[in-house]
Amino acid sequence: MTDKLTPLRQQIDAIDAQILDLLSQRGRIAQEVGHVKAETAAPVFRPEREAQVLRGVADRNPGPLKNQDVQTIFREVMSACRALEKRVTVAYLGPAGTFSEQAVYQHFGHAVEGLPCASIDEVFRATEAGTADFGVVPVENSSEGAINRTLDLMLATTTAISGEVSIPVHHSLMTKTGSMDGVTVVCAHSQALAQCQVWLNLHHPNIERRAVASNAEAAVLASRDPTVAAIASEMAGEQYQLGVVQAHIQDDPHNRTRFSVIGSLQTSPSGRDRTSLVLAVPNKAGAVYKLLAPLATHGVSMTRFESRPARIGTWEYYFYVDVEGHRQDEAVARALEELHDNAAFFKLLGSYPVGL
Ligand SMILES: O=C(O)C(=O)C[C@]1(C(=O)O)C=C[C@@H](O)C=C1
Repeated sequence: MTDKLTPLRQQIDAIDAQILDLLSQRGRIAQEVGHVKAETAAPVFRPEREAQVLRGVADRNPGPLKNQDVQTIFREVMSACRALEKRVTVAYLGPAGTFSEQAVYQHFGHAVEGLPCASIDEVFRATEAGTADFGVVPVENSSEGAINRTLDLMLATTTAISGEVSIPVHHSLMTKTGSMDGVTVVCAHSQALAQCQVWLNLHHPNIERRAVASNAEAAVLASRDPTVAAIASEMAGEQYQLGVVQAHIQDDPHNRTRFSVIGSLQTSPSGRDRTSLVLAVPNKAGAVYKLLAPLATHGVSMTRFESRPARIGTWEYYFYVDVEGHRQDEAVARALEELHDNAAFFKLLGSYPVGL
C-alpha cells in the first residue's frame, strides 16, 4: 500500500510545485495590471471579466473535477490576484455568519474585506458613502418573494447594480446543547420563520416563534441561552458553536435567495448579461401592456416583473423589470430608449453578468 502511494504522492508534489509557480506568475501579472489601472484610475474589480474567466474555465474543463469545483478554485485565485491590486471592501447584512456573508464570498472570493452592517439600509448607506466599494443585498427569495426594503432602496439611492449572486438557502434548527430539552422559544429572521413554518407547525407547534433582526443574531442569542433555539445556516451554527437539532428544515428543499451587488461601477458587457430597471406608468387601462411593448418589438426577453406600491401619490405602482442582455446591446438599447419615452418614470439600475 505505502509503496503504491509514494510515487503517486511524488507526482502530486511535482504538480503542486508547478501550480504554485504558475500562481506566482499569475499574481505578478495581476500586479502589473494593477499598475496599469492605477495610471488611469480604472476600477480594479471587473465583474464582466471575472464572469468570462469563470465561464471559460467551465467550458474548457476536461474533468474529472466538477465545473462548480474548478470555478470555486478559480474564483479564489482571481480573488487573491485582485487583492494584490486592491483589497475591495464589501458591505453586507451582518453579523458574520449570515447568508449575505456567504453571498459575498461566493461572488468576490475570500480575499475581500467584509463589512457587516446592522440593516439593509446601512449596506446602501455604506456603499453610497464610499465606506465600502460594494454592497451585497438580498433581492428575492424563491419561497417568500421580493425583499421589499431592498427594492425601495434601489429606487431611492444612487447605487447601481453591478452583479448578481444566487445561493441555496438551507436552514437548520440549532441550540447550545443540540437538543430541544428546555427550549421555550425559536428565534430567526421573519423570512426564515416563514420559510420553515410547515416544518415548525408539524414538529414544534407549541413553541413560541420570535422574529429577530437576522438569523445570525438568533444564533448569538441561542449561544448565550439554552432555552433559545435558532434557525440559521450551519455556517452560523459553527461560528457560534451550536449543536444541530435538525438540518434542512426549510419547507422548500430548493429554497434560494438572489442577491444584488451594488456600487458605483457600471459593468461592461460580458456576453451573457441582465439589465434591471424600474418603471411607472399613469394608472390607465392597458398602460402596462403598452409600456412593455418595446421589449417584444425588439425581441428582448423579460425575466422578472415585480410591482411595488408607490408610497407617494402620483403613480400607483413601480414596476421592477429584469431583461436579458446588456444596455449596450443594440436590441436592448433600442428597447430601453422606447421604454424611457413611454414611461412616466424610468430608472436604469444597471447591466451585469448573469450569475453562475
Ligand atoms: O483582468 C483584470 O482586469 C484583472 O485585474 C485581473 C483579474 C484576474 O485575476 O484575472 C483580477 C481582478 C479583476 O476583477 C479581473 C480579473
